[in-house]
Amino acid sequence: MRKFVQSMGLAWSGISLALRTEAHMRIHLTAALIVTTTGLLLGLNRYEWTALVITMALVIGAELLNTAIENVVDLVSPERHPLAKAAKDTAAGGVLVTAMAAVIVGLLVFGPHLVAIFR
Ligand SMILES: Nc1ncnc2c1ncn2[C@@H]1O[C@H](COP(=O)(O)OP(=O)(O)OP(=O)(O)O)[C@@H](O)[C@H]1O
Repeated sequence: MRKFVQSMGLAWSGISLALRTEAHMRIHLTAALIVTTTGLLLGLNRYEWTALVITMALVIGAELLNTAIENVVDLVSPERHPLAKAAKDTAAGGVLVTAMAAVIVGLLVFGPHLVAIFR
């Protein structure tokens, strides 16, 4: 149990480090806070929340993995290398895919609520 708590602490310190050092992480977190606040104001149902929570976790999780890959690449290949470029660009592509999916999920969830409000 102590080991589990210790591992959780290290994982949280990784998230906190990424938040302090990665501008993109702060952008994703801000977007998640805006989405959560808007969802609370609109009174979303449990299915809509499920879609949003999974999507936000995917984007933030992908950004954390992207940051981890960037750090490892910088550690093992401080000099320019085509494989270092491939690794970083592919990892960034992973984040882009989740971000595009998040935009689509956001439109599907919030679209009907906003149409109903402004009609
Ligand atoms: N060692 C390297 N060898 C070859 N290309 C690299 C290398 N490091 C970075 N690059 C290229 O430069 C781009 C930008 O790299 P950088 O390390 O600045 O990360 P980033 O994508 O700007 O991430 P962040 O803004 O989160 O730090 C990479 O996507 C890659 O195309």
